[in-house]
Amino acid sequence: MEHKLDLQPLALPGLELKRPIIIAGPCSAETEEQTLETARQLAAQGVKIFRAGIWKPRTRPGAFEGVGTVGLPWLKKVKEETGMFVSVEVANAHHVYEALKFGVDMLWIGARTTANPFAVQEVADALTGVDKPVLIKNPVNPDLELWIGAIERVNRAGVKMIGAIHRGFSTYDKTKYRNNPEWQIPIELRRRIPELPIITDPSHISGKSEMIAEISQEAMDLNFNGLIIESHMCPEKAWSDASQQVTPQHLGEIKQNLVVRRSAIGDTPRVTLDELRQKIDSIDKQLLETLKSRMKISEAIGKYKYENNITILQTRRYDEVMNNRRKQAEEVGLSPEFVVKVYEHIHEESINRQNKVMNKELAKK
Ligand SMILES: C=C(O[C@@H]1C=C(C(=O)O)C=C[C@H]1O)C(=O)O
Repeated sequence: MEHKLDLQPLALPGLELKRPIIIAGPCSAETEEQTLETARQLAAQGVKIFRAGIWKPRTRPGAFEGVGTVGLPWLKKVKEETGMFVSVEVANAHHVYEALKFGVDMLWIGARTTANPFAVQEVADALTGVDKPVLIKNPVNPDLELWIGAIERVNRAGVKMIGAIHRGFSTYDKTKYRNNPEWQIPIELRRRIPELPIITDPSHISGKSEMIAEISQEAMDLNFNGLIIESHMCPEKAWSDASQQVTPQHLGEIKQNLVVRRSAIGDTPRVTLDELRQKIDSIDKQLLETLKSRMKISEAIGKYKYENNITILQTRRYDEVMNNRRKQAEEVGLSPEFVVKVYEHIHEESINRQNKVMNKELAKK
């Protein structure tokens, strides 16, 4: 008894949601500062859609259950300051009303909610006629019909921009995943509802930051439409899901390394000059960020040298850096002469920075 769904492609005002759609942000909004700073860093990595949990369903009571409505104005600030679109999880009618009141652009229904048709119906009723994208996570148990049921309930409420989030499935057995991907289930969902976008959540599938790149690539190679990845400015200090969150910089690398292959065999590849130049722009941005991080360390070294009365120029260390970079250049296929030239300039600036630090410390006296 398949019902025809009435779906429209996902869209946000002024943003085409092309593959790969990347949604990133912390598991939970914890403080205004953590939310905004994480958002700024993600925006710098080219992320356009921000996620943050405001209401968190926890397995056991007593864990951090989200900041609640007070976090919604923080998301509004994220929008204003970074221009990113924002998304949150909703689990009941109250969440839906509050999120919409604060101008949230995209909503998602969590795995535990999807597992409960009463809860899904309540959320669907609250969403009646809403013209914003709504993403529906798979239920915690590997039940495709229950997943499709939730999609149908939301669609019957008049929501047309619907996407599915594949976040993996609970098992009692311990496996290398936090939630088993059971790829055959979203593949079957694609077969049953080909026009429904599927977004994979490698953070909840893996439970560990190290596995996210690999699972993201797998999702792309299955021609899924996007990824929702948990990213925190300081993952080890996160109040929830610390082990599965990546820094915005790490997220940028994952994004950069993702190979997005063509879906149709008959398509002619048409990489335009613009696309190649966009790639260069984004790599250059990362280069500059990396240089900035290196200079910050030089400054810390400058301060140490000031406090311990050590000269700025350290020839032995400079020699070691040059020799190692020359070798590493060859290993990665860059010309050693070129890399040496680059490092001469970097070293010069590193010395300048340390000089400035020393003069500043002296002036304090
Ligand atoms: C950063 C340092 O100071 C100087 C700058 C270096 C660099 O930027 O790599 C290396 C040696 C020093 O001449 C250091 O002592 O490590």
